[in-house]
Amino acid sequence: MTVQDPILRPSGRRAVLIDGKAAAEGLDQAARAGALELTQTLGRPPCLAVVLAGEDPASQVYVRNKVRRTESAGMISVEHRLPASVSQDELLALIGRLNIDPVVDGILVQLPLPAGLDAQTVVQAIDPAKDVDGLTAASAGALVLGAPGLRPCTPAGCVYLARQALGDLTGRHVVVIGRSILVGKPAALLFLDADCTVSLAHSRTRDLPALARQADILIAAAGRPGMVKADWIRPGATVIDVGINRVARPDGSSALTGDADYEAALDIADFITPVPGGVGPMTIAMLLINTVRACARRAGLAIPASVAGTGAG
Ligand SMILES: Nc1nc(=O)c2c([nH]1)NC[C@@H]1CN(c3ccc(C(=O)N[C@@H](CCC(=O)O)C(=O)O)cc3)C=[N+]21
Ligand SMILES: [Mg+2]
Repeated sequence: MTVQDPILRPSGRRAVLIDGKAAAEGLDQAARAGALELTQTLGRPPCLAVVLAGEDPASQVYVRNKVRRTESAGMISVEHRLPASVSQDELLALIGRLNIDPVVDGILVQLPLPAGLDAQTVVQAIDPAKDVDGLTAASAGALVLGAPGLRPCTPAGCVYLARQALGDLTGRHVVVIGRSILVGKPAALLFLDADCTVSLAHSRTRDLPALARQADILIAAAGRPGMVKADWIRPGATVIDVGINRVARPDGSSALTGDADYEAALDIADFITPVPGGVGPMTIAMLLINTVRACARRAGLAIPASVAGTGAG
């Protein structure tokens, strides 16, 4: 069974898979068109700086994918690799240099940082104009205020996929499970901005299954494999699974799995994002879109039309 195959339910209805990989490829093309336009106007391509401290293997894979996709979208990618032993001051000094480098449009500090480094301090040192992760206080404040700004990539990808499945989201009840700074909290605000009614749930929420069952759109972003069971899902709901959990298989290999019990959900939900191939690829697509937006804004140019409507704020 491939992720593209529609799956027949016992009832005969089909649970439709939301193809995040295809959506991300479309966004990558939009970013590419925007990057080309800016390159012609500015005489240089948009540029993303990625900072990777330490040797975490998963982070290295993600960063490699970011670099590859940035370059294939016609943008420049500069990778800064630092040893896990790098000091906070050295890291802050690098951010300072990237902040004042006129040809750097976006700065991404890969998280988590090695032990001993304070992620909040480092992230908050990024110039908000270059904050393509949307994690600085200025970006978060703009999101709360509904002001223009760079929006966090994973939540922006969730809204994009929900729109792709359902069209207009006005009035839908979105239940977000997970209140992280990176995903849950900004996702709640972005869906609110899309005129949804939002419940922001977490590990201390009372009767979480009952609340989840009220969702038209269920965002599973707790980082717990298989947490969202069949009886948490309202028949006909849309499930957006943000979980990317690497779990051991009996044979010793590992598999990626989401926060939802995917097989069970297929028989209940109307739409669901697979893992892999759902939200994950959208995160990188939105990073490219944000890099184009940041480049245009910094240069005082209009956001290229190709990326203006992509819902990234
Ligand atoms: N400053 C910062 N910003 C981030 O956005 C950020 C970060 N740090 N640290 C780590 C997390 C994780 N993350 C992912 C991006 C793409 C996939 C992705 O493309 N996943 C593929 C599968 C990849 C695989 O096979 O491992 C998929 O779901 O289909 C996953 C995870 C971004 N993160
Ligand atoms: Mg918790």
